[in-house]
Amino acid sequence: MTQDELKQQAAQAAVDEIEKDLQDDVIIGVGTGSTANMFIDLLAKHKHKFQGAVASSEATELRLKEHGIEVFDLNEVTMLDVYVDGADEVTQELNLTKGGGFALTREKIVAAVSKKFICIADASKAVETLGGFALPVEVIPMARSYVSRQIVKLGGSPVYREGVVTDNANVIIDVHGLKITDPKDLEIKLNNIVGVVTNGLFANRNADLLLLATDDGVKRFEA
Ligand SMILES: O=C[C@H](O)[C@H](O)[C@H](O)COP(=O)(O)O
Repeated sequence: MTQDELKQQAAQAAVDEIEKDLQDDVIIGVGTGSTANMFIDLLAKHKHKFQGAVASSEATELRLKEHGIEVFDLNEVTMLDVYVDGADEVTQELNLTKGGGFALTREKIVAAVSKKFICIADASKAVETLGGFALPVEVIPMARSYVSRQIVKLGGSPVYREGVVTDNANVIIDVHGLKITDPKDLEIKLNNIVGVVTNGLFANRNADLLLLATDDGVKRFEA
């Protein structure tokens, strides 16, 4: 199967997972990226069964609206039942690297407000140890050089992602060369650098359910 076919299977599995719980007052947290886009397109077929969605990026908000799904401001919502999103790397322990599409900060906020985080991914995203995919860090523009120097002290090689401005008007530094053996600790250390908004490790609030699409079907990994 192609990677896109596997992404489609993971997206369908997430729709199947949440469909039974859809009701008039349900608002769904929706992630960003190509896998999340497939989820949105499949979810749209059920749009009459739930109230609306909270988007983790401007791109996702636009796609949801194009399907006629109402998009709510997160400040209008106390708690979301479920958040569905893709990832750039996943482990069987349900830790993730995200932010390849530079939506990490809003994704982390929506995940924090959700009771259940369902991660959908194709098999190419599965790793034993995070770090093969360069770790995205969202940074306040004026702190870019300072943050880069601090990242070097942590053993990483920072690369400024040229030409990218996040939805929050910040910049992205991709950190190469890290073998991430303790993702919870590294997530906190990076976030403690002044000028960092957040980083793409989802380890302290990781996924609750991973739906990993493989050639042998969609595998479930649960907390
Ligand atoms: O910022 C982007 C997000 O974290 C995405 O969920 C991640 O990059 C995976 O994207 P895709 O589903 O396109 O591989």
